[in-house]
Amino acid sequence: MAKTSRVRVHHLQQAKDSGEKITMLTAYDALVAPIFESAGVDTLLVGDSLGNVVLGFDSTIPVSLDDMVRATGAVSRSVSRPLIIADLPFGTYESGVEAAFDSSVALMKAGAHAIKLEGGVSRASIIAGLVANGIPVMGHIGYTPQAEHALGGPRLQGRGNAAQRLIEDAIAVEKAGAFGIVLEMVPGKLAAEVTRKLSIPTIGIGAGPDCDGQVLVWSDMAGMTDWSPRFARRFGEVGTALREAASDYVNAVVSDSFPSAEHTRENHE
Ligand SMILES: Nc1nc(=O)c2c([nH]1)NC[C@@H]1CN(c3ccc(C(=O)N[C@@H](CCC(=O)O)C(=O)O)cc3)CN21
Ligand SMILES: CC(C)C(=O)C(=O)O
Ligand SMILES: [Mg+2]
Repeated sequence: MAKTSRVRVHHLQQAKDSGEKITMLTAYDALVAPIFESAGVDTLLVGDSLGNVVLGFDSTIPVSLDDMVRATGAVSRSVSRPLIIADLPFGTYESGVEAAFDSSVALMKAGAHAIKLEGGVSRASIIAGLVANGIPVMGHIGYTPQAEHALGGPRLQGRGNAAQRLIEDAIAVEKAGAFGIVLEMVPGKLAAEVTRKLSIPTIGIGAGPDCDGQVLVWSDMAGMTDWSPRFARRFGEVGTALREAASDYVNAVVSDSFPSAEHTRENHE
């Protein structure tokens, strides 16, 4: 039988407590998620970055709860070991615990083991309300893409005087009962300080090496697109490999070299 989410979430805490790094990648479908499972990724994030990465929007703001439910179901049906965390999309949780609970239930019924939502002090009561109702919650502070217009676009957060506020956000998320927290685009030293101050694991993206774990958007990790954020390393050039495969296919069809005899059956076989 599958492990319960409580046990799975507990494993992240154990990893922090034993100094073992936590690995997380985004996944949005049943094609890619099993590849990451077999690579040994601990945690799959069905991120609302699906808006940019697979739906063709230029931000996460247009992503709907239905979009997230469909993607979460696909990931959930295709893997068994990783912890599956799904983002609550913009507009589906901020108005109060009731809205947040209903949205979280939809994601949990689709197969998520936990949900993630953006914001610190301002979202603490919503996090606490979800946790009280049995929903494991991961926080997300620093650069929070759903607030891109309020924050003035993607830029490093917590610089100078804002460092103290970011620490307060992190503590509020932990006190509200979150089991972990994403730190996005935060100076490395500040992320290290937050990681020391918190008991729960921190997962960094653009937040330096001293977080308890790391997350990347999978297409950035794999080098699927020409552009990737400065904080990402391209661990492959999968976009180029895929283009070359498709181009070989096109050439083979137009030159009549595919399908060949081995791919062709005759009715007198
Ligand atoms: N492909 C992708 N990767 C991500 O990491 C990601 C998404 N999409 N979509 C949702 C959010 C938005 N994020 C973003 C979006 C833009 C930048 C960006 O334009 N960064 C610039 C400059 C940042 C700076 O001032 O350091 C860069 O050149 O990396 C970074 C993170 C992170 N998330
Ligand atoms: C970048 C990660 C943390 C995220 O929230 C997403 O992929 O939506
Ligand atoms: Mg997100």
